[in-house]
Amino acid sequence: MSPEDQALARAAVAAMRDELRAYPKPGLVSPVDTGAHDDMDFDLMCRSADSLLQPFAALAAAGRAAERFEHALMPLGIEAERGMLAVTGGVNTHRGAIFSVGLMVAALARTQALGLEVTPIAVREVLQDTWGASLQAHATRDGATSHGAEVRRRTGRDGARREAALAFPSVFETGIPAYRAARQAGLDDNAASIDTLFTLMAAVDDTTVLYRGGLEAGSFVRQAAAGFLADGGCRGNGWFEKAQALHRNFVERNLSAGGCADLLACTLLVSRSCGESQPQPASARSRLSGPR
Ligand SMILES: CC(C)(COP(=O)(O)OP(=O)(O)OC[C@H]1O[C@@H](n2cnc3c(N)ncnc32)[C@H](O)[C@@H]1O)[C@@H](O)C(=O)NCCC(=O)NCCS
Ligand SMILES: Nc1ncnc2c1ncn2[C@@H]1O[C@H](COP(=O)(O)OP(=O)(O)OP(=O)(O)O)[C@@H](O)[C@H]1O
Repeated sequence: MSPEDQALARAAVAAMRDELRAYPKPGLVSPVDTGAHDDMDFDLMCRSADSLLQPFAALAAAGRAAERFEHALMPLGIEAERGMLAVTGGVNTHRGAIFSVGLMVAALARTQALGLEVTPIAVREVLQDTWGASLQAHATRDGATSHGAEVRRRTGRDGARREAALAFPSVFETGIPAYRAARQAGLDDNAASIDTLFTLMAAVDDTTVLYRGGLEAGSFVRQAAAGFLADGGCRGNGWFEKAQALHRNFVERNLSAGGCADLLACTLLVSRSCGESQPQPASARSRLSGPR
């Protein structure tokens, strides 16, 4: 594995750790609490993210060489899942993230290998051109026992595999523009990440929500997120307290949008790899961020 592969793997784990650190995220695990999850906490999720360093480097190498999805990327993803489950004692801390962030790592590596300028448009086109057909086939494969497959049978809604088959519209058309706009408005990294998470939650059919609470929970999450954004999102006065109140509400309802958290990590990884997130001056940080 090349130093470039290792650098991409480090960037991917850093993006996942930044997603984990962001607060307040409705119902999700953070350094402050475990949200609507009783089987995992921040430390376990950090160990889980760190276990992905080597697997992500292997995925970068495979992506760089444009190896095939079924014969290389998917077995590496399954191997990464196995390692993650060994670290967590069988808890699904990062199955969705391994899939979505893993594919971003492969696409970023391939974009570099082709000598293209690394932009969101280029990364998405490379993903589509290199693995689009295989990802479409993966989306229609019968996932017999998975939560996603059960949700599809019960509600007709699709999750991570459909998102990948469409080359991640939620990342490229929703997450990245939202994160870019938030940073340009002067929000610090935490506030911009939370704003982006709410933007994703308002738009995405998240199978972790649908699995726990069905279509009614799906509508509740989307409406709650849209309401927060209509109120100014993280640019509005008192945003931190409002997001915290929603966090408590989600915990009471036992809901959390784990898929949107994965898509936020993908957004952070691609945005930073494309040089889109420069640190803000301290004055802007203290003005726009809520208490941590
Ligand atoms: C993609 C996998 C994880 C899908 O499992 P499943 O059918 O249960 O799909 P499901 O939609 O429920 O998603 C599982 C996870 O994805 C995330 N998720 C949920 N909804 C969404 C969504 N709309 N968009 C993106 N991610 C989502 C959540 O974290 C969830 O826990 C699995 O089928 C798989 O292919 N694993 C092998 C690993 C692999 O191939 N990796 C590719 C190389 S990187
Ligand atoms: N900060 C986070 N907190 C919780 N989940 C997250 C976080 N970041 C990412 N996730 C994603 O959420 C998924 C776990 O969600 P969840 O626990 O709801 O799913 P599950 O284990 O499949 O179902 P359930 O817990 O309802 O039985 C993981 O695959 C992971 O990728």
